[in-house]
Amino acid sequence: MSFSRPPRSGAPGPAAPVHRRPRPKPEAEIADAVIDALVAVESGRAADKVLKATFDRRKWPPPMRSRIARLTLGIIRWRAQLDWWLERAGCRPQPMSRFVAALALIEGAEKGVIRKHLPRIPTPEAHAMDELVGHSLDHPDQPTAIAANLPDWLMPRLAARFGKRLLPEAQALCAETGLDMRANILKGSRDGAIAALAEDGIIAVPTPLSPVGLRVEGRPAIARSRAWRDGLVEVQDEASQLAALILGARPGERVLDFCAGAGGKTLAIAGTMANKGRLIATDSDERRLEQAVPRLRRADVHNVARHAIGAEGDRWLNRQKGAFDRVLVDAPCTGTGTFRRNPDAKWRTSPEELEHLTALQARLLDRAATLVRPGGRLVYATCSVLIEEDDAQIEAFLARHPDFRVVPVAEAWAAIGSPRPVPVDGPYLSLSPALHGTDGFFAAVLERGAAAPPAV
Ligand SMILES: C[S@@+](CC[C@H](N)C(=O)[O-])C[C@H]1O[C@@H](n2cnc3c(N)ncnc32)[C@H](O)[C@@H]1O
Repeated sequence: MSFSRPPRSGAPGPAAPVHRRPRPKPEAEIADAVIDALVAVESGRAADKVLKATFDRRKWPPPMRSRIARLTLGIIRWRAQLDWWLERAGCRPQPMSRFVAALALIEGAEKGVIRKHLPRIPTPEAHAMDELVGHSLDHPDQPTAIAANLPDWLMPRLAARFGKRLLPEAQALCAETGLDMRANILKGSRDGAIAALAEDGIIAVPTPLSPVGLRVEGRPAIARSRAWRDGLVEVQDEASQLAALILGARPGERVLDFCAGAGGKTLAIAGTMANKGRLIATDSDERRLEQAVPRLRRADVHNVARHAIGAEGDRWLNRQKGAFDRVLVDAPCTGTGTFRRNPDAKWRTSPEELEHLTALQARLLDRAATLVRPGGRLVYATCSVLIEEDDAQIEAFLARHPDFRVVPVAEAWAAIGSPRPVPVDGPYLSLSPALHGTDGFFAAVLERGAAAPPAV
């Protein structure tokens, strides 16, 4: 016997029975979401944007959401090793077969678990599953570029930077990582930020090198915490914090953040200036500069003016010659130091892009040099570990600008107020994930010679 509501007056008679398709199991929904996301990333879209769109389309329960993100990013992160295993099993690497390989090799899933995710698994993937279950990602026959999950063309360049440490460094560049934040000293202390985060169940610990850094495990929803909404914290890797702090901007100075983007380092610099003095944030991308506005407001920063500049020339800039005590050039780069956070970027960068970027970096440095007052400082930073974008760029700059000298990082380090001694040996702040637990990062501090006294 069935109980149905009587039809309302004027309504048509009993509705025909609705045959709803049974809702797919959560495992199958995860498989669909991950495979769709991988297809979108393969078509050239950025992984973080693809995942955001996936999560905007549907409110997944948090554990499903985090598994979709981890699997999608994991497959991109360890793609070279997954493909190596698939090819060995005679299966063409593509989103579905990579998904199967990831369940087996990354998650250690048994066949029954894989079949729950893919109830109608096609024959080639089923064969690959049979071959791969019980193995793990690493295998002694894998060439270095495969074991490191990096494109071939990058390997000699990374070898030039890391020498004997190539494999551990390359693997650390591609590993999963937690999340760093910076406490906003304009609004409180680092301890206060840790306590505020704890109210929302987010356990943060101080970072070792940055005096204002916080580190959390995993990827908690920081933007939902009171600490973030009230501007007590900003998401920023420890290495980026150090690059902003080593500029040594002081209250009352005139400071330029030349490639300010959405203002990550501008915010950190404003903190060291205690909101006093003039901090100008410029970028050729007006839209990115615009994204700094809510961040500046949330952080209670009052001393920043924004200025979008033409890609190569700008009349406003031409009037600023020698006008700044300090200039930061956080240059556009390959981002090889941030592959931990943006694993899809490593498959997109190319030797042609590197060539284009090194030329742009040199032009930006030359431009920025004219804006520093005699005796003032210029900090050049990249989130790259490639010598072409880092040390070699500075050496070429010094050859073109003999009026600048390198301030050894050991001397500039005091500006940071770090509880630790300078963590590098050379003249530059050259950080790596394996040695320092930060993103791969480079910063050089340069000082313009004081003007010659007037001839008498
Ligand atoms: C590494 S990002 C900056 C990140 C930013 N400083 C932060 O901490 O969030 C490099 C920036 O350089 C900008 N850029 C690229 N070409 C430029 C140019 N010719 N002049 C000024 N900025 C440029 C890009 O738009 C990008 O925002």
